[in-house]
Amino acid sequence: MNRPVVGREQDAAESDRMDLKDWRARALEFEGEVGRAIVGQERAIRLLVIAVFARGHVLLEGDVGVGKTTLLRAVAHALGGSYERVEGTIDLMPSDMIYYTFLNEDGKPRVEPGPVLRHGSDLSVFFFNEINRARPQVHSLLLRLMAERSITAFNTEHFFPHVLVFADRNRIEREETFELPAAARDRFLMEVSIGSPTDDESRRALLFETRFHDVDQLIGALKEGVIDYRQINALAKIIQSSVVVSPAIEKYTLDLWKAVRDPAAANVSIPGVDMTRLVAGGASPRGMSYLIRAARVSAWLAGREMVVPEDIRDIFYECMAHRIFLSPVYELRREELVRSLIDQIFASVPAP
Ligand SMILES: Nc1ncnc2c1ncn2[C@@H]1O[C@H](COP(=O)(O)OP(=O)(O)OP(=O)(O)O)[C@@H](O)[C@H]1O
Repeated sequence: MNRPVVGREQDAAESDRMDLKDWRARALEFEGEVGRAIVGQERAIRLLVIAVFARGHVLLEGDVGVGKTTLLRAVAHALGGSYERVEGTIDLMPSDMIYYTFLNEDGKPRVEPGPVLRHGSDLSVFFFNEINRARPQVHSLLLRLMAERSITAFNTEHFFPHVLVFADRNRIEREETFELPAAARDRFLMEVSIGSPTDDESRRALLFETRFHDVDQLIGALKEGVIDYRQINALAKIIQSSVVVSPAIEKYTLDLWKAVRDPAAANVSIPGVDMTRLVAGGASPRGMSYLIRAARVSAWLAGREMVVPEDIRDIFYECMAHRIFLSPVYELRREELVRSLIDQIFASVPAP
């Protein structure tokens, strides 16, 4: 089979062209390199790799000190682009993301680019920590950055074609927080949970292997630019147009979608739950199309040229859970109920 070829985004030199199989080998090398810095997070790393090649932004969920920053710095390093981290605080203003002012040594006011503008179009990983501590005005700026990969500043439109936004929501200290609006949440491809490793060997390594105690050294030891971040947009398009979704998988996905929107009509039940009231909304068309985008990448990473039901099921929870709205009465049991809902849907919707 003659596979499509991909060159650099701007300079498609013949020598740089590779087919999808070679790209897959590089993607797996990229995954392996990130895995050298992070222990016990194989699934989270795979999901992030899927997001990178699906060009989707990611919400991160997890405690403090579980390696989120290390993981994202490793991703940026292995992609070769720039990394930036911003802390969400209640007094953070949108302008703080764009520029900062100070007096120079001569006492004259100076304006310098802030975290978003500083790296120009090289920005590849933008980590917004505790995003729900920032005000809605900041969320809107982020929404624009995510949706259009551009912002307007100083009367100029700045483009960030390679940027992926990763945002962490602080779920524990909820006071003084602003929940992300649904429109912003829906623009994230997936929400990935990062936990503490549970196996003894990973825990032992984290505590006693000194390389895990110095993040700069840990990241510096990784191979830089295993995959060129400037080539991924073009590659992502080729993956999407090459990996096949059969009519049977199309029907399966549509049936799953129907069941999420109206579980009662699909005969899905959870003991003690009124299925006619459980789901209040969500599961947008954007969300479902992101799911398919991610499933195609998942199939490609597994060495297949077509999507199988497992590709859909494997990433369904991470792609859909953050965009399913429950009735307020069920919201407190959200995690448990959304998991059961998805499990029950898989059990009742026949797979091809
Ligand atoms: N799974 C892990 N693999 C590798 N290193 C880890 C892991 N979990 C924690 N660490 C180590 O713990 C320290 C803290 O990690 P890091 O700063 O990345 O966490 P974080 O989740 O971003 O924390 P915070 O939310 O407080 O910023 C680092 O030295 C890091 O190397």
